[in-house]
Order: sequence, then structure tokens, then C-alpha cells
Amino acid sequence: MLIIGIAGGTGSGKTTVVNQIIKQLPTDEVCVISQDSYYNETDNLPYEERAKINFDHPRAIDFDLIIRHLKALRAGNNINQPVYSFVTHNRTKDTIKTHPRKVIIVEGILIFNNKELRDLFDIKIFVHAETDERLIRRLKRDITERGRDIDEVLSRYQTTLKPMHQQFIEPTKNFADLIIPNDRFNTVAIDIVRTVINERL
Ligand SMILES: Nc1ncnc2c1ncn2[C@@H]1O[C@H](COP(=O)(O)OP(=O)(O)O)[C@@H](O)[C@H]1O
Ligand SMILES: Nc1ccn([C@@H]2O[C@H](COP(=O)(O)O)[C@@H](O)[C@H]2O)c(=O)n1
Repeated sequence: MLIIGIAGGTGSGKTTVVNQIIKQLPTDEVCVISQDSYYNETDNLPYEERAKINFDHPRAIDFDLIIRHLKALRAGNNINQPVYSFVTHNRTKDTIKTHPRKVIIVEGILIFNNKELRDLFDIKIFVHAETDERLIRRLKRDITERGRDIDEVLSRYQTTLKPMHQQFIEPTKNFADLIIPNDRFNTVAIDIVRTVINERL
């Protein structure tokens, strides 16, 4: 089994890179775990309070559950991966049954911030894009896909995204085995990662 961690700031292109990597791989050989699915359950809070959560701070993430799930997959067991809604800012009642595969990819902004989780990765990749590029992508994506408006994205950017990125995400680039520059689509880097994976399959 090969466990690959893919970190990077919001909008750097982690999800896109993962989709490109797995596109030509057999579906029964690879599974993906997204850190976004593991935001803390906040059923006890009303929507207005949930919307105020600092989602870019490590304490917003249920690391215990990700680690438990990753260890379960590594041991050959199925997991029920939570499903998160960016519209309600909460986990939904659904889960996705995820089966252990030869290659497990974990992606998320803060996955290298937690030592126990970081130590589970055989390969650590950091996707890098310039700050302005990430903000532009985030604006477009959150408005079209995550039910946000321009004021919400910009205010979150100023209050939490930017400072949390500098404090908790950017420094974890130092843990990476490989940094993928992703201001433009980087097909060479994707091919290299695919080659490494294919060697293991
Ligand atoms: N290299 C790239 N060039 C231009 N747009 C990109 C690139 N990579 C990703 N995007 C776009 O940027 C947005 C954010 O990408 P996404 O993969 O969701 O980032 P992340 O998972 O790191 O937050 C998406 O709309 C995606 O289509
Ligand atoms: N309810 C939420 C939860 C998280 N976010 C933002 O998502 C970003 C991480 O996801 P990426 O796919 O962009 O890596 C993070 O920066 C959080 O601010 C949110 O907006 N709402």
C-alpha cells in the first residue's frame, strides 16, 4: 500500500491535481480521502454560529477521525467517510463507504500540520500557487460551487484565510518530498507522480 498526502493552500489546485493523477488509474486500485470531509461535526450550533467558525485553523479538523480511518484502511478495513456540506457548514447525515486500495491519496490544507497524520504518508506532496492566483480561483469556485458571495469570500480571506495560511499551512511546505508549482496546469509533475504510482501497482 502507498499512502500519498497532498497539501497546499486553498485554491492551489489540490483537488484538480488529485483528479488528474487518478484519471487514468484503475478505480479499484486507488481511493481518495479529503480533509474537508473531516471538519468537526457541529450539530449543536445554529447556522449563524457555524458560519463564524475559523475553518483554516487546525482545531476545526477532526484529526482523530482521519487518523483512525487511515489506519483502518491501512489494516485492510472499510471506512464510512463523512460527507461535508459547504452550504450548511456541517457534515451531512450521509457517508461514503470507502474500501482499502493499493494507493490511498489524502488531500487537504492542513494534513501536514498534524505530526501523527503526517507520519502516515509514504510520499508528501505540496501544491503551490501564488497567493493572488489562489484568491482568484477561490472567489470563482466558492461563488459558483459553494454558495458564497464576493463579500463572504473576501471577508473570510482577510480575517482567517490569509493569516492561517501563513501560520499553519505555508510552513508545512518544508515537510514535502515534492512541491508541484501549479500556477499553470503542470502536466509534467502529474506524469511523474503517476509514474511513481504505476511502479507500485
Ligand atoms: N493550474 C490551474 N490553472 C487554472 N485553474 C486551476 C488550476 N488548478 C485548479 N484550478 C481551478 O481553481 C479552482 C480551485 O482548484 P481546486 O482544485 O478546487 O483547489 P484546492 O482543492 O486546492 O482548493 C478550481 O475551480 C479549479 O478548476
Ligand atoms: N464550511 C466551510 C468549511 C471550509 N471552508 C474553506 O474551505 C477551505 C479548504 O478547502 P479547499 O478545498 O479550498 O482546500 C478552507 O480554506 C476553508 O476556509 C469554507 O469556506 N467553509
